[in-house]
Amino acid sequence: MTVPWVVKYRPRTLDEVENQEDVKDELRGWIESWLKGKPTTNAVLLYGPPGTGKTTLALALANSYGLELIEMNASDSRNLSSIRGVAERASITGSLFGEKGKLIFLDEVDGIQPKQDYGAISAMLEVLKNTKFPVIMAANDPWNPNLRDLRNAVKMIEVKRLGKIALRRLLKRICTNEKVKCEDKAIDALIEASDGDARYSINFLQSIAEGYGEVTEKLVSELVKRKERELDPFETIRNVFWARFGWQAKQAVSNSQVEYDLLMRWISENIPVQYDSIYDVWRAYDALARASIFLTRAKLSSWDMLSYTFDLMGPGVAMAEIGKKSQTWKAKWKKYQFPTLVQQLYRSKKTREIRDEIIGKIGRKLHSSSSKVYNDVFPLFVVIASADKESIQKSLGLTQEEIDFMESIQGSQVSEETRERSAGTSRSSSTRSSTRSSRTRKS
Ligand SMILES: Nc1ncnc2c1ncn2[C@@H]1O[C@H](COP(=O)(O)OP(=O)(O)OP(=O)(O)O)[C@@H](O)[C@H]1O
Repeated sequence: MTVPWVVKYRPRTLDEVENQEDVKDELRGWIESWLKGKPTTNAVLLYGPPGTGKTTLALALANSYGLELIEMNASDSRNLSSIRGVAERASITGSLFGEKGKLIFLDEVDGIQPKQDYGAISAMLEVLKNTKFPVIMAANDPWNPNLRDLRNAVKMIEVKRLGKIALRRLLKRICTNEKVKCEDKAIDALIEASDGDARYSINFLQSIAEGYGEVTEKLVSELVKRKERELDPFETIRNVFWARFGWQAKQAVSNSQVEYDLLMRWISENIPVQYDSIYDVWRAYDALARASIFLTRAKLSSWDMLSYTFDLMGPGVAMAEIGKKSQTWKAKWKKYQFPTLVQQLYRSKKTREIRDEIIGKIGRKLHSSSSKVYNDVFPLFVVIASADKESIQKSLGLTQEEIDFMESIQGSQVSEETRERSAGTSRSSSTRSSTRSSRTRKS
């Protein structure tokens, strides 16, 4: 069986890795800080499009520094014990194979589904906190709100698409080694189609070379399908806001790797960042609110409606800027923001969980609904609990965490929570309708 060229020509050391000079420098600095016993950070997260060398960089880093790579695909073995097991295995094998240093590699961390893979993210955070070895992780899309704690616990390093010069060098080297006749224009066409993905271009090179004995421009243009490119959230919203024509904005939202509901939040957050005129902002939110209505309809009744959602959240938002009609219009560069609503809700998730647990306990004693307890009883309990702590704690059977929570909140903080709650429902019309739609779906 022939060895796949992506494996045969995978760089073994950092020096052999094409491009990615900044990434290599960052990795060298980080691993050397570990070797000196003063790690700058326990873990790094390499993120970027597929086939750009994240896995290769982890392997090359281990080889270049003589480290043993303890590898695991985070989205395969999705549970707490197997993730913990990696760290444990790393320390156990130390005694079996001597003093060789180790590098723990967790691939595809964005494949973890917090609901199904319960506890996986907290297990990873635990590993990151207590690890005795450097941890390197890889992901294509690290912007999922569920990965927020993980992002905060690591150093994020972006791995960009490979440049044309580097890809050309790589493909030509393979052709020379394999003694395959390869037209220069064929290589250019392969590079064009692969959009910076080395794996894609090498695999196609091999399949044409093995199937036809040579690689010509004609064969490439006949056989290679242009790679469907998925856009990350920042690229998606930039392409929407910078679109001059409706079809460009529609393409951006259709090819986005971000899930529809979340993409609406990204757009919603960044409309006032991009547009200066209040009228443009108003028109854009109007389009987004309508997109949200169609998305709910699509999910509840017919997926055909999804096309209208794309029309409204892509072209609808993009064409809200009246200035685009002018010949002299130029796209304005803006620093886009991560959706704050998602951040806020995530940050207050734990607090809300504890509060709801206490409310549930009070509700069971009083035979009242959670909303009644939340609105009418809970604020009083906070006040009473500070006066008659022990008996209330005893009668409700509060845990230590809940006792700490009750002690930590005073009247002012309760109202702050209430404000936060109402902030979650009084944002833009679009967000309001998308929150409403998700509630409708749940029910
Ligand atoms: N910078 C590079 N220099 C040389 N070869 C590369 C480079 N990047 C990728 N390759 C080639 O492409 C193949 C695939 O790369 P790799 O598996 O590292 O990509 P990845 O970014 O981890 O992809 P994914 O996100 O899909 O896991 C490698 O086996 C190697 O042959």
